Amino acid sequence: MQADKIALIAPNRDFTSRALDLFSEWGEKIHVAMASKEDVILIARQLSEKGADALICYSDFVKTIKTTVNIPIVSLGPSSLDILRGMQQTKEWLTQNGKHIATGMAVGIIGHSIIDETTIVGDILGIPTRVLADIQGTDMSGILAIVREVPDIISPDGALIEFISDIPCFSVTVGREALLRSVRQAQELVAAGRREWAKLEQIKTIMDFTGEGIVAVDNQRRITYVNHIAEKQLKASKHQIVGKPAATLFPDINLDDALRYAQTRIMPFVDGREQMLACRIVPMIIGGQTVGAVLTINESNFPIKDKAGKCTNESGHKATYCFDDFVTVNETMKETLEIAKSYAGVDSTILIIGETGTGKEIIAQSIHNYSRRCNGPFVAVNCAALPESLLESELFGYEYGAFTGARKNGKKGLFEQADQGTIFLDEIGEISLGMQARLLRVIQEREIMRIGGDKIIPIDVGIIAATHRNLPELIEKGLFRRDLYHRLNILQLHLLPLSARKEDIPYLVECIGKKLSARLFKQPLKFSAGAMNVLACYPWPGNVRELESVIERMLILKNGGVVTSDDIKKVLYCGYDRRDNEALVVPRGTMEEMERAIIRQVLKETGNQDETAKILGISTTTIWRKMKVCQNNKNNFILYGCGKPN
Ligand SMILES: Nc1ncnc2c1ncn2[C@@H]1O[C@H](COP(=O)(O)OP(=O)(O)OP(=O)(O)O)[C@@H](O)[C@H]1O
Repeated sequence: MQADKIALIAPNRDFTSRALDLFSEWGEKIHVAMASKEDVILIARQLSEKGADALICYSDFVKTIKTTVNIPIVSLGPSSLDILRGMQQTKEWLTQNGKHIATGMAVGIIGHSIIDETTIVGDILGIPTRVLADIQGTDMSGILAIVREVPDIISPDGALIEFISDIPCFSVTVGREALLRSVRQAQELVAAGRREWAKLEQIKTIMDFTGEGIVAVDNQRRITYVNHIAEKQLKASKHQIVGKPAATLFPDINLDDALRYAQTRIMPFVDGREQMLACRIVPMIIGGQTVGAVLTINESNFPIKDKAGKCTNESGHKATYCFDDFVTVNETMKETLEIAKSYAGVDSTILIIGETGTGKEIIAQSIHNYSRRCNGPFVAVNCAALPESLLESELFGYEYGAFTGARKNGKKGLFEQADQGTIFLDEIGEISLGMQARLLRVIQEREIMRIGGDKIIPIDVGIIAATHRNLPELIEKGLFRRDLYHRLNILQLHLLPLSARKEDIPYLVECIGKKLSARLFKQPLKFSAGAMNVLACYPWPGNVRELESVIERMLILKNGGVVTSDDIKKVLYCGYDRRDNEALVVPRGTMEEMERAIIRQVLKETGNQDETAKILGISTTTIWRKMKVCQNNKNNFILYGCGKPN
């Protein structure tokens, strides 16, 4: 093993030669350097640069050099035994010289490092003591002035003795025990440092061989470490990266949130090669304090959206949206997003209320991606899209033989598939009272039983429910269970309709326009002030989804250029653009009947549920829901070739 390189900084010649004698007696190879108060910094720096592993330094100098060198420093001062020896010597001198300890006479003490213990030892030996000065920071002439002013006998520490020749002085010097102890202490520190270093090297090697990029930042958001993979991903070397503010390398990543909420989160960012990477941020918490964060960067983990914007991970149960995807400048919605972020930190059930197309699913996915469950599945279930019996088997799964047509090996339900992740129960207001009772039990107990099974299966899932319905009203009508409502409604989020946040429209037009023009390979559009005005005056019953479909149609129709107010009016108020010449005939009736008539007519024209939804700016689920009311007359529905929503 490599020999320890320990150096001692001695305060004077006498101490230097004594230390050298003792070290040679003990067979210790310790370098001794002499330093004064004036040159101690220089000497310490030189010793460190020459490769010293640790310094033993006279206690009065330690404070001065502590910030100068980056190696362990052991403070050396007189031990209690040394003080006892010094005071015993003083007592003997007093006796030999016939000096009786008269009233008012005292042994003066100088030197801050020995004051406390000398006073105690004086008390034990019956020698009155008086503290004359704490010489830290006092220059020599000042000290001598103090010394001369007062006592008969002085017991200063070693550093002073050569300056006071006319007063009896007894030096409390560092004895062999204290010196030996300091050497052992320094050797232990060097050994512990070596062990730490070996461990650190081991960890660094492991980190360099993992498949992920790893970056550590301190709580000032400065980069303190990067591994090899991260160097490659960021196309920069350690030396270029370490010490830099994280924001220069990750401008799109919001470290503040991760550090503020002390939560793990996952965010996408684009690296130097224009490749989408997933960055997982884990806060480092020591003793309850967030001291920094570790960022792991992964090329394969993040779900990639295909051209249609759909998620393409193997199970399909993955959330792609983050809070940054939710476009809004509205103050209330911004507050709602902050509240949603704080909800992501807890495991309680969340209820999102908002009209169709207001972004309930974006928020649900963002909460999942912001929560500790972000690496687990995100399973979205549209409760309105399935008939009750199918919904039950989809949610809870079934065992072999549970019903005719059941798979041989049974089937895992969506709750089981969402284990360790989040289940999003969309359109919760649409489920039957029977299903409500089953759901209530799952939410309360966090366990399920498959249909036809007898085994209780515990599940660890976060539950987010959403509805556009007024649940208290449904409760009054006996259509929704009050107890389920209270279970779901622990944390509530309310999304404003687009008509109540019109200031968002220009931003949404810009963001959605950019996204769609890239996806559809179309020229970006400009909207004239008049067109913007028409958009602002429209009531947007289908909210952002409807706005999206208007922008998409404009992109296809115009393919670049300026969209005028007439273009918008045509799309918004004159029926759907593909069949401009056909008038839309709506029979007079209640609002609901007229809505159904419109849906039927467009379905008839398109023969396609997706296209109908797009034209009308509503979701396929909304079509399903609105038409479900007249399900008794099945012909109404089947006539137009409309199946269940996707
Ligand atoms: N604030 C927003 N910023 C950007 N896009 C949005 C926003 N709100 C909604 N959208 C877009 O509108 C569409 C509908 O959003 P989403 O599915 O989240 O709404 P929803 O409230 O769940 O609708 P529904 O109740 O009909 O299922 C999506 O394509 C989404 O990307």
